Amino acid sequence: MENAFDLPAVSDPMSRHPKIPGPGEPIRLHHSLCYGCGDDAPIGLRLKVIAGEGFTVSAQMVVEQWMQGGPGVIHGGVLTAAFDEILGTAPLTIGAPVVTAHLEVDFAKPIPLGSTLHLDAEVLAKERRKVFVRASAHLGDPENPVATAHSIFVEIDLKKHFAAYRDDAAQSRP
Ligand SMILES: CCCCCCCC/C=C\CCCCCCCC(=O)SCCNC(=O)CCNC(=O)[C@H](O)C(C)(C)COP(=O)(O)OP(=O)(O)OC[C@H]1O[C@@H](n2cnc3c(N)ncnc32)[C@H](O)[C@@H]1OP(=O)(O)O
Repeated sequence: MENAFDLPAVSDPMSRHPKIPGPGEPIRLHHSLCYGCGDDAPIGLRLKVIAGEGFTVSAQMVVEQWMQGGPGVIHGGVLTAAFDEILGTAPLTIGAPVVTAHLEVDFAKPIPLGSTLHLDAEVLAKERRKVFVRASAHLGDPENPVATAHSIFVEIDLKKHFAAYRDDAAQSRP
């Protein structure tokens, strides 16, 4: 298993998927019970990911008290989950359903409770089934990121990949 973010010298051709919503429009939830975006998840981030230009997406998240690592700042795992969600949604702009294979996060500054986190992600390249995605987070000034992430997602056949687990999803409904 590889374990480093190593961009390919040349990307496979990529084009914006015709069914992806236009810039400023929300991208549909992939699963209503998803911890990252699901409206029906008992606990979760409920991120609304918005399509941008090209291969970009964005989202905003208010850092609530329950997200605390602390004291007074976001937990690194919560930030990583938010990155995972937005990074994993970006490949939909090229029509690729994916799962996370590799995710690196650099935490640059503490992120206070109560702040609004602006998350931006962009697909940089594709090589066979691997999709290389970068993201950053800021608190209102894009020139001053508080964290960045680099990731490799792997394209999957949605039906086959989750075939063995779908019944558990139904049973674990609250
Ligand atoms: C939560 C569910 C989300 C579902 C989303 C579906 C719909 C999408 C729509 C909307 C997205 C919304 C946003 C979602 C955000 C959250 C996403 C998550 O949190 S996903 C859960 C955590 N991740 C897993 O559970 C994967 C567990 N791992 C696996 O299932 C396999 O390892 C998998 C599929 C990643 C690869 O297995 P193989 O057998 O299919 O393929 P092989 O041949 O091993 O790898 C393919 C290529 O990828 C490289 N690769 C694999 N693992 C790598 C790694 N760790 N680092 C670097 N490269 C890796 C390999 O070297 C190979 O590359 P070469 O083409 O040969 O160059």
